[in-house]
Amino acid sequence: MTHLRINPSILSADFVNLEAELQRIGSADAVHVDVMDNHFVPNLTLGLPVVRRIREVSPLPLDVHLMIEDADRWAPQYAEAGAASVTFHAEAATAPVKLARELRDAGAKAGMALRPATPVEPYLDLLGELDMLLVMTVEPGFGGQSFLDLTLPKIRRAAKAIRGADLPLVIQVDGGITEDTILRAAEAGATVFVAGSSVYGADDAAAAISALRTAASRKH
Ligand SMILES: O=C(CO)[C@H](O)[C@H](O)COP(=O)(O)O
Ligand SMILES: [Fe+2]
Repeated sequence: MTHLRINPSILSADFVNLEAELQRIGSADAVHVDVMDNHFVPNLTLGLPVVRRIREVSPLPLDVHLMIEDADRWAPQYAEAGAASVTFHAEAATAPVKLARELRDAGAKAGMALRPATPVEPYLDLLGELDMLLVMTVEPGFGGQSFLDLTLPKIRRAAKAIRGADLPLVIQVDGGITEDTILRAAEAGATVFVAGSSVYGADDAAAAISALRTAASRKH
C-alpha cells in the first residue's frame, strides 16, 4: 500500500504565533513552507531567516516550496538551512538538473514544481534527477483557491511516465486540497498532499489531517 503524506501549509497559519501553529499539526508528515518573493508570484511571505527559525522549533521536517525567481541562486541555501525537501519551480530555474544535484548534495530531497499551465512533457527526461514532482493544482501565489480539475490529466501523464520508467520520485499536489478534492488527486497518481486552508481553517487541525488521510485512501 502506498504511503500517503499530508503536508499542511503554514500559509494559512497565524504568522505571529508560528511556534504554536506548528504544534497543531504534529500528526502530519511534514510542514509545507511557502516562500514567495513578490516577483515570481504577486505575494510576499517569508525567507531564509524565518525558515531557519522554523527549522529550530518545528517537530516536523520542512517541505519548502520556493515561489521565487532565480531559484538556481537561492534554493541551495534552503537545503543548507536544513529543509528536508526543497522544491523550485521549473519556470524559475535555468539549470534544473544542476540545481537538483546541488540540493541533494546539500542533504535535501530535490523537488520541481510546475504551474497549472506548464506541461510535464519537456521535463520527462529529468525526472530521474528528482525526488518529487509538484503539480500545482491552483495558480501559485495565494491560499484558499479552488482546486483546478484541468491539472488532473497532467498528474496522470506524469504518474504514467514515472511508473513506465520505474522511477522512485513521488508526485505532490498543492492548492485547493480538501476532503472533497483529495481523492481525485490521489486517483490521478499523487501521494503527497499539501493542504493549507483546509487544515489551518479547521478548529481541530488533527481531525482535519485525519479526515484528509481517510478521504485520500478510499482508493487504496
Ligand atoms: O503554494 C501555495 C500557494 O501558492 C500553497 O501551498 C497552497 O495554496 C496551499 O493553500 P490551500 O490549501 O489553501 O490552497
Ligand atoms: Fe505551496
